[in-house]
Amino acid sequence: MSSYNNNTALFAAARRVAIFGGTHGNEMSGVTLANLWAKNSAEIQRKGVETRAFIANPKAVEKCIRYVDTDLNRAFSPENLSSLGGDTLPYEVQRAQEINRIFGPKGSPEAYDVIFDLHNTTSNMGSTLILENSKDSFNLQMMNYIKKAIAPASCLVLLNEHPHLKYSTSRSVAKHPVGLEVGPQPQGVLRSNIFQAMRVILKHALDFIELFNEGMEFPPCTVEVFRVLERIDYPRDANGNIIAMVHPNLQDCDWEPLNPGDPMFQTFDGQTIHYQGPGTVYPTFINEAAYYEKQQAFLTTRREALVASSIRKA
Ligand SMILES: CC(=O)N[C@@H](CC(=O)O)C(=O)O
Ligand SMILES: [Zn+2]
Repeated sequence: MSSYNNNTALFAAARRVAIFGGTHGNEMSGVTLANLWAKNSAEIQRKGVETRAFIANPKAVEKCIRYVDTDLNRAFSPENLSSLGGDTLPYEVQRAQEINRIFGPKGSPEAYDVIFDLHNTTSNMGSTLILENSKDSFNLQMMNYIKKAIAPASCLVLLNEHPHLKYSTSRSVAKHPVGLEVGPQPQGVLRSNIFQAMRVILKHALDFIELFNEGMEFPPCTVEVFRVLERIDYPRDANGNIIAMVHPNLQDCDWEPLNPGDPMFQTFDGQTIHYQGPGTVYPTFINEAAYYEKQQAFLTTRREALVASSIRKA
């Protein structure tokens, strides 16, 4: 990337694109779409782009579980990607190395241009695109394009560039990593509305890449994002056992403002635990099934408007 006219960012054409499904083996919309498109890729091909659909964790897909040994979507750290040990390593670490060889190496000029990583959540989040970098104007412009293309349906953007809460995702191997999280959908279940919402977003995302590669210039824009602030755990006793549930007033209210003093948890004997933070936050991933093991009841976020410079192909 370099500069033009002080403010137009130039990016190389995005010629190599991948769509990952089954980074988590029990998130069925992504698994199903990736399998479908691996068999017949006509729907995901665009002029001037090669798009490859790929099942990221086939062993977990086969068993319909999130992972076999360790969470693949946390496994792309420099330590894991460079660790020796071959087939003595946890399955997902071996798989991360393999994915890094095929689609990376992470951080190198040979890496894929864009990876879309398809996920489903048990939370009532609707369609959510996940970014890891607030400075990537290519991705921000893509978000702006998708939001406009699917209106009046909505699609929110979650920005995870938190110094401690950010994790090393499968998609992070690409130059422009894009997560797509759609819910609510139970683990191991396929819901037609969720499947369809995911499919439509991918269509617009690929259209954007085609237009970009054809030389279209995208003018500066602002994109509303929800920036990850804090992880909130369930209340627990001294032995680490959960002693309260997400409060009924908060359950299913992803992206709605949570104010200091609002109900947050309900104990088993009916007592309310209130949110005590300093100001209004926007909770998301509320009561996500996969996050019980991560000691996370929900994430708090803050609304921000990010500015994307104009972009065009170098
Ligand atoms: C429910 C779920 O798996 N969510 C994803 C979010 C992401 O892709 O960043 C994860 O925790 O890896
Ligand atoms: Zn997932």
